[in-house]
Amino acid sequence: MLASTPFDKTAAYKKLKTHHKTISQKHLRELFEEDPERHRKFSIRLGDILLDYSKNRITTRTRAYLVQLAEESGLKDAIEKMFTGEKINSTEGRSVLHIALRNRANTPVLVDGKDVMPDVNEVLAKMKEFSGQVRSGAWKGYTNKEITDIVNIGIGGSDLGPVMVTEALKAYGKKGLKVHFVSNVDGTHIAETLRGLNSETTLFMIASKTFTTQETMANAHSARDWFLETATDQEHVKKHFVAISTNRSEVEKFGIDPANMFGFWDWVGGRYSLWSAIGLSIACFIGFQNFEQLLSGAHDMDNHFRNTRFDKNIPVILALLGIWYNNFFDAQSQAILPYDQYMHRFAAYFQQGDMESNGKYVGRDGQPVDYQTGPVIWGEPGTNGQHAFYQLIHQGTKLIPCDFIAPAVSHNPLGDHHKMLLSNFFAQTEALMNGKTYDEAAAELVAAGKNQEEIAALAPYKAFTGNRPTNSILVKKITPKVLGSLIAMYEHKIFVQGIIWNIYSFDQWGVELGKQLANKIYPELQSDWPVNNHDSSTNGLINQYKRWR
Ligand SMILES: O=P(O)(O)OC[C@H]1O[C@H](O)[C@@H](O)[C@@H](O)[C@@H]1O
Repeated sequence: MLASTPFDKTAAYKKLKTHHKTISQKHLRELFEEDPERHRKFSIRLGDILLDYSKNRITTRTRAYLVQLAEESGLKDAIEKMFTGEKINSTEGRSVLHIALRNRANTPVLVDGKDVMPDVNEVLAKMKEFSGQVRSGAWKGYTNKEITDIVNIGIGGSDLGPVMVTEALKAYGKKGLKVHFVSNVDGTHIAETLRGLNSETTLFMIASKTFTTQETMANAHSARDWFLETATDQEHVKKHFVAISTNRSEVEKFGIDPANMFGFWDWVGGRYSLWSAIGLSIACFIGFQNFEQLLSGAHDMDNHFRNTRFDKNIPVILALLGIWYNNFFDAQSQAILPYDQYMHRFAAYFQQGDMESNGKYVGRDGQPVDYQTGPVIWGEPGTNGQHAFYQLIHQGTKLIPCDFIAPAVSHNPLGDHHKMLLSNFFAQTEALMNGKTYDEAAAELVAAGKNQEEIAALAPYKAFTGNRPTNSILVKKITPKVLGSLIAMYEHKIFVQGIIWNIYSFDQWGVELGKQLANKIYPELQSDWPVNNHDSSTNGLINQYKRWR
């Protein structure tokens, strides 16, 4: 069991409340003027990753109070419980062991007294063999041709990770092998994906932890129908369909050969599962060695997280800064802004990772919390975001803490593109911090030849308050290893916040409700008879749909 202290009852919370009154009056410009050592004091380097968190509205005292908050919340103990397989996902009665999936040290990790590592290694070995066969062309389709297209069918955690990683690591992808992802139950998604594919050279991966998710099962059946239209013989299914699941009996019921099933376990949360067999499409696309590098990057971050004191601990610091803005500055959201086109799904990935984990209002004591929990996560790659929503980040009325992420080395060193990209990366955080005073705006207008009247009219709009906090995460290059570390970094950040907010981060009952409700209405849509058993809005909408379809 995890300790359960409501976070606003801690001594550190009270200190931070008082301290916030002082800090909120300070401008980041002043903080930098007062202390020229901020970059050194507020940055952490881990291998090829540098986190500079100096452009935050904090002093060393803020950090000390935040660290105290983490200590009072029992974080150290919680981390140990997670790493040693204790059932910290209490509402589902499960351990939380994505760290075991990437435990490259192979030290035993016990669940109910049994070491899970032999099972983990067995599945990894099977993934290695299979991905090797697909990539070398040894795995043949029903007409003896090599596989050219993989279609992963899954949703949520069984989709977002593989989508994000195969995009982020496209530079490592095998030429001549395409990966496609079908998630939405909207028939358009699968119809558009299958258009142009050849059943002889297409491999389907049906990825679902439960193997009962409506969307995935509907898409899997449609994929099989499409396949059999040309392949005709049921026997051929086994060369073109593999399953990734924890539910063997449902996989067998669907008709997938158990030899083609890649298992995982209930202690792997869906949104933490890309490290498991759910990553099979990743392994096929980038190769198993690169997949192992991804695991090893995550393992490095796991070790750092578990063994480093909190004020030097990257995930802990990121989590504490998030709490500082969320609970003391009333920030509602957090932007993740990768300056790397390949990482264009990174923010979307952590929308599930963070919002499904920490979008909870009931504390671990069973009582509703009376403070804010998980933020809204959003973001798009720079520089596109700059020409879309950055206006609000710079001059809007809302405080939006931002994580800026960029690689020093591009996979596509084309002319001066990367220097231009990085100059934007550096410039934006500087501008968000400094803003532009009225006098600076007025001086620019003078230089542009404006008269006093024009200056008075325009300067208020051209001035920026600045003082908007950012983290800069500069990495050497987006390699599989670095990406693995970055993903694990955010996973642990989410964990820390959940511990401090005293909520359960590893269940998702809110999502389960959606599953139940859709299953109830679905049969009502079978006939053309009007319905009258819902509220007037729902009845009206369903009945209009029936008239129009
Ligand atoms: O892998 P499955 O079982 O198909 O679940 C897919 C998704 O379903 C729900 O949206 C949630 O439970 C997610 O966490 C999960 O990832």
